[in-house]
Amino acid sequence: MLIAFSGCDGAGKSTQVHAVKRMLEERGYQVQVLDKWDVRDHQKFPECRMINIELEDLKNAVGEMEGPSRALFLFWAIGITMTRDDLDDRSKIYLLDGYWMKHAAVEIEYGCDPAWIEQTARQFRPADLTFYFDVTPEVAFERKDDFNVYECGRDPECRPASFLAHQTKLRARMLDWSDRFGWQVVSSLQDQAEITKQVMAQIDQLLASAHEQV
Ligand SMILES: Cc1cn([C@H]2C[C@H](O)[C@@H](COP(=O)(O)O)O2)c(=O)[nH]c1=O
Repeated sequence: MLIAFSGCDGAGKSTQVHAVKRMLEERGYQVQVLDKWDVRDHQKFPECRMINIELEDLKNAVGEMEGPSRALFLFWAIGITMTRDDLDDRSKIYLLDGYWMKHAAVEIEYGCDPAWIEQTARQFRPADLTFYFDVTPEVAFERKDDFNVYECGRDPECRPASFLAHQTKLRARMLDWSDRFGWQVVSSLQDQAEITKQVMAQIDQLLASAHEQV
């Protein structure tokens, strides 16, 4: 079972992934988090051993990529992280931290052809359930301590207005896609525990219907 957690920068995706993982494990499920940045784990992904830098450094370098190169890099990394585990194993729950959604939206904003991006994203295995954590750019702005060029519409000065403008465009696309692709929109403007409760209620429904099918 694959569950995707998507959202704009500062939406709290990773926080929810970890809270949900803990809850499911407490109930005895086998849970694994898949994250594109794990390509730095050379034990799990020996074929990625040429990537040998600190995570922060890697993110900055990827942020500097031009043209379609960043989309290709990120899709490559996401693709690799889907190859190591048996995703058909129904006894396991895979939580996809981020997956392809926000990256697809970002790369369209940064100039990639939307049709190419959507077509490429379709190569990834569909998740059984996708959450979109919705946050206003203003709240995301308040939550974050620092901003990088990548999150600010590539404004080298990382001005607050650039962050807000860029994140507003991303949010509009993510909401549109949520509607088109049937993602579960969860307001990220609530208490973290309340968000986890809503997410778990949806996961419970999915687990119940999967159980009925067995
Ligand atoms: C994809 C990417 C993310 N980032 C930043 C944005 C987020 O603050 C953080 C985590 O990104 P992620 O949610 O896309 O994994 O890394 C970059 O700085 N450069 C990049 O190329």
